[in-house]
Amino acid sequence: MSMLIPDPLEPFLIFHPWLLNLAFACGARFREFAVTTFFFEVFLIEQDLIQAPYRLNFLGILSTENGTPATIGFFSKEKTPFIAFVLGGPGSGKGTQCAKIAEAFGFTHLSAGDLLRKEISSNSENGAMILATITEGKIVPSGVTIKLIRREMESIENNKFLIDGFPRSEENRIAFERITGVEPNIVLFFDCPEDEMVKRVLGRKQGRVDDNIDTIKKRLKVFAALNLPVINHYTRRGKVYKINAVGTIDEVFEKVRQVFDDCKMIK
Ligand SMILES: Nc1ncnc2c1ncn2[C@@H]1O[C@H](COP(=O)(O)OP(=O)(O)O)[C@@H](O)[C@H]1O
Ligand SMILES: O=c1ccn([C@@H]2O[C@H](COP(=O)(O)OP(=O)(O)O)[C@@H](O)[C@H]2O)c(=O)[nH]1
Repeated sequence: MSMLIPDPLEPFLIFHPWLLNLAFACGARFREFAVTTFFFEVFLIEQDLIQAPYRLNFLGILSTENGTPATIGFFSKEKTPFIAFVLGGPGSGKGTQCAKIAEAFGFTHLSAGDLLRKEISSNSENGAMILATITEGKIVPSGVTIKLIRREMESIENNKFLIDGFPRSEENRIAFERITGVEPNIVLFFDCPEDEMVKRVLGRKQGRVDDNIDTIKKRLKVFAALNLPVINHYTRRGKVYKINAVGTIDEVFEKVRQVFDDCKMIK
């Protein structure tokens, strides 16, 4: 579970941006201090020891020598990949469409849910916590999911990724952007009525612990409360392609295909 930073530290976190900028302005010795605290911050995020409001204060802060904002980023400028986040409620068809996009357009499909389920079956240290979270339809701590996504992205040569089912909350989104230093190029949003999603999930029959009516109801609530704000954020940034997910798999894919055909940024 996340832990709040104790209250006495709050003023420091709020003034941390100022401190870091001051440190950069003061010269090389202070820069070392700034960089060290920056990586300490990455560690805190990865361990899920600080929560979003604190991250917002604690982050968004560093300036590089030429004045551009610095990020923790793990991609070099030449190797920054094309990233499409694929979002939509449970059963809206994200995974099904991602498989088709990957085949047609040469993307690597990373399903956050599949990565988490793999962690459960590999008996990793977080397995029990992930299983309990998924069974309750809740969201796994950002640090855990991002570590898995990052590991896959670093180990795969491709520079075109579909990230399916992530970010599921504003906290997920902010942590991902700060840790990787990149935003998605586009966001696909599969818009599907709730009754259709329920029907599809109940018909999925893959033996998933969360594909039962009680957990589905919880997942739909979590989607509306936490995932829609992410979609709204990227809509404001002009990145969302909203696809009506009703229709046959092929009919939906025709709409998806158009988005990718028209997307000049994909090399
Ligand atoms: N357009 C569609 N029409 C009917 N069933 C679909 C459609 N797209 C996907 N499905 C089925 O619905 C279920 C959920 O789809 P899936 O791709 O796993 O959704 P998600 O990844 O969004 O949870 C699967 O059994 C899938 O075969
Ligand atoms: O970034 C993620 C992706 C998935 N999950 C968990 O994994 C479950 C299944 O997610 P998936 O994307 O596989 O399926 P969907 O609910 O979209 O059908 C979710 O309900 C969450 O509990 C999570 O916590 N973080």
